[in-house]
Amino acid sequence: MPPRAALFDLDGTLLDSLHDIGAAMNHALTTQGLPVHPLSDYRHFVGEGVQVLVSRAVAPEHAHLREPVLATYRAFYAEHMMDHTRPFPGVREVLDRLVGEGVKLAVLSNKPDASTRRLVEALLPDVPFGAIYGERAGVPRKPDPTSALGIAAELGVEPGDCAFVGDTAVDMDTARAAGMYGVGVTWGFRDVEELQSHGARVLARTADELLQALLGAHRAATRP
Ligand SMILES: O=C(O)COP(=O)(O)O
Repeated sequence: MPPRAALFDLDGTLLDSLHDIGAAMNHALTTQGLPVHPLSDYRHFVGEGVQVLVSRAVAPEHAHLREPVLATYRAFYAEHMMDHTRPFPGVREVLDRLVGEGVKLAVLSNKPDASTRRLVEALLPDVPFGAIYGERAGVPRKPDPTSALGIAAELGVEPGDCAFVGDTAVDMDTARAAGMYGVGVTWGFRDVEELQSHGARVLARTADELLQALLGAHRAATRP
């Protein structure tokens, strides 16, 4: 049986956004005379919200520059978030197929709420997401399950009937904390070991495998 709802992480799961995030942060670092990072380092910096991103990109000895770096990052990213960012191959087709199967869809990101909405609406237009949330003031971010549980309630689906699809430990921890079925995708920012050790119930290496995992084949096979 497919889940009645599928909640998706954004960065590294639906969208290949690493380049624009890294380029914006490197721009912000440069304006403060700080060293930049190779884009691949951002795989480990992204995932726990923009404050954590800045604290990882700016070394402790330069902590006093974190505020101006954050301000410059926000302004630059707002203008450049879609320069290179695109859905991963096959993602749109997976979403369309799930809709056809009657699965309700939602997005839950630790990215700021406004950027999350803008990106989803521009790059995955007309997908009938029942909820799209990023990090919001006063709401604990993933892996706290509050937002995921709130989305399930909003969609009118029990948490146990939801899949949570993501590419990081934070996403798999969120799935477990919310009592949802964690599906790890391996095309994102982290490796298979991280997803497995944080409780991924099934892994998807391709969009096709994700569809299979969600529509039941892998689910039946991997249920303990
Ligand atoms: O931008 C972030 O920190 C994380 O975003 P994600 O939750 O969509 O991976």
